Amino acid sequence: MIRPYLTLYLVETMTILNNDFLAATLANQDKMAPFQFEFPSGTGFVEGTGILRLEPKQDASISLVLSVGVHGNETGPIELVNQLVMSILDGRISLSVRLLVLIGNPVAANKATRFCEVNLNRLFSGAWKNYDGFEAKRAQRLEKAISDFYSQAKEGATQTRLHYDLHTAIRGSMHEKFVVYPFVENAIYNQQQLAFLAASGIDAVLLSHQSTTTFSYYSYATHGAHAFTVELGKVQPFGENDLSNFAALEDSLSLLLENGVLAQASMSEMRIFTVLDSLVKDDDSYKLGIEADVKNFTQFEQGYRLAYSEKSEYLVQQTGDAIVFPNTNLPIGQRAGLMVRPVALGDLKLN
Ligand SMILES: O=C(O)CCC(=O)N[C@@H](CCC(=O)O)C(=O)O
Ligand SMILES: [Zn+2]
Repeated sequence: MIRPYLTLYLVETMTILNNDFLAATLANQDKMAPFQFEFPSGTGFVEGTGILRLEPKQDASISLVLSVGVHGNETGPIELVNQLVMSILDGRISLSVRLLVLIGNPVAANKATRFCEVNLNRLFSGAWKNYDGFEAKRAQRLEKAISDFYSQAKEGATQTRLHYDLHTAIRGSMHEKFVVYPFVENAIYNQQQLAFLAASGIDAVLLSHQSTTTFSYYSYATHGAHAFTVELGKVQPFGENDLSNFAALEDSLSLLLENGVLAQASMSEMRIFTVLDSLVKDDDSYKLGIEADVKNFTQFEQGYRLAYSEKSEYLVQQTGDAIVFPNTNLPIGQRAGLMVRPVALGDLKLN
């Protein structure tokens, strides 16, 4: 008998303390009971740990996913998006798009580690089925959150699906902010999205050469979203991020959240790279022929022995080819880096 009243009570009184969704998520990393609440421009739904859906009062034609903390130690984007959420909840931003905020791996965030058991950003598009444990369940839950979100959009109006999966990188970078554009079979890239990324302070774009099991590829391939992995600089612990580094992205996201408008800027300064190869760790003896402080996008001479193991070696194909995401601290079979080559913007097919 009491249950309906209890439910009503929860719906009416539960809020996110101080509008701080990050603090609420980290304090409830194992379980956050779902609840609903009102904010000045709409209705919010906490759907589970680190899963927050905000529906504006007005009809919206954009469904935007902002995911952060898929790697627990990549805290800068988590803090940035938490601030945007605070601004929406306290009324400084009046929301005009549908918004799903995902804090990907709160358990790893609390431990200040990239992941606990398995790299969450290798488990999407059903790859979680091959694993047990916390991250496998989390990938499944995050996929469901995105599927539900995109399918809950009002029927009738044409919906634009967006997903920006925000990260920071382990190493420094010759191009501080860059995106991974998921593999697009017809190699035709979206001009409006690229101009939005340029306006958001993105310096470079990597055009993926194959399908992957990353979060952004999942949203692109399964839901037809414009989806990107967005790298915003170097990893820092909570509290040590200079959020002014993200000012351009903050401005363009604020404009998108408030007015449903994708800021546009010239792409002429943006560097474009095509991915040539994935370096794959094939043995315990696998090594990269670079120092620990070599930055992303460092270029090499043709023939340079960039990776080697008892089973294989990788020689640089052409002078100017560069490495991104070099890392051998991972299991055999996983990506130890991407080899990329600059391409002229004018050579891209855009629509
Ligand atoms: O700095 C690094 O080595 C890794 C940074 C990072 O987490 N990058 C993403 C890229 C995902 C993609 O390729 O779309 C990752 O490795 O998961
Ligand atoms: Zn990451």
